[in-house]
Amino acid sequence: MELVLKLVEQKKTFDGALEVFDHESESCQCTMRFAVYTPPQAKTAKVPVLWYLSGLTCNWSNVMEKSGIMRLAAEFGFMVIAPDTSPRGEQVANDDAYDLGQGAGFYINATEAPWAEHFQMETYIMEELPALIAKEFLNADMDKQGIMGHSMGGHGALSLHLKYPGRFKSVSAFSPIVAPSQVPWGEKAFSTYIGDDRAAWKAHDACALMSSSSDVPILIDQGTADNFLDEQLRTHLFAEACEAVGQKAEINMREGYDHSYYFIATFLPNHFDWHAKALNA
Ligand SMILES: N[C@@H](CCC(=O)N[C@@H](CS)C(=O)NCC(=O)O)C(=O)O
Repeated sequence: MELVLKLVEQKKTFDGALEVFDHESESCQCTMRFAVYTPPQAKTAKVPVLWYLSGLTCNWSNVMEKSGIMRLAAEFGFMVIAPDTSPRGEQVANDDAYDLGQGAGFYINATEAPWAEHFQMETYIMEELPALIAKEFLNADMDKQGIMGHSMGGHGALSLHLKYPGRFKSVSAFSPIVAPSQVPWGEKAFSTYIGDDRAAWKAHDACALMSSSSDVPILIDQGTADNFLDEQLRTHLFAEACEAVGQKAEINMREGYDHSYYFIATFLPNHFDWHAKALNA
């Protein structure tokens, strides 16, 4: 039998299992690594699936090691999937800057050379990896998927939810980039990966994608002491976009909190409550 997933790490924790896998990705044309936390409830029943998309410079490990997410996942009975933030490897295009190339895939499909060959993160996250999870984790309830993310991963969670209505039953974000076409991180990534046509950028911009309201409410937590708030994140633009179309959203500005995992760890329990309302309904 062909071995699709190569187990690279396995730990029992909170009576469930953290497993890290490598696999050969067809969409990204390289080896991709991701982590799955399987909660104890999955031993006897199907469990909801919560996707966590990480921010710039991260891989699967940041959220698993720093946020306390596995304790919550065990308590709520959610399977958590933590994909990487980009393709990686010596043969994969890269840039010296932390906000471009490996570790900075922005959850879109690149069309420009030399990026397009491997940087196909939208297809990877929305098609390839879910199909793999459904096939290899029979206790994953793919009819009950939620998505959350941080910073660049918050952009991923919000924009993918809006691009694929109905896929995710619940959505939330920490410190998301809400309007990538209007801020330096997004302008740099989009011009590099998909070219200079700003009109095309809107298809990947949560604020621009917010053209009508959906019945899936959106939760955002944002620290007021986040160094990136004014220049890169600009949370108020998302509040305005929701307001304009009557989209239900809870946007919490958290006094004194910064961009770090100390902030995420503080409010992650609220996000689990939020997802549980929809995923356990
Ligand atoms: N100062 C950081 C900027 C990148 C950054 O803040 N990354 C955030 C996501 S946008 C993060 O979660 N970093 C990893 C961590 O805190 O564990 C660097 O240059 O590496």
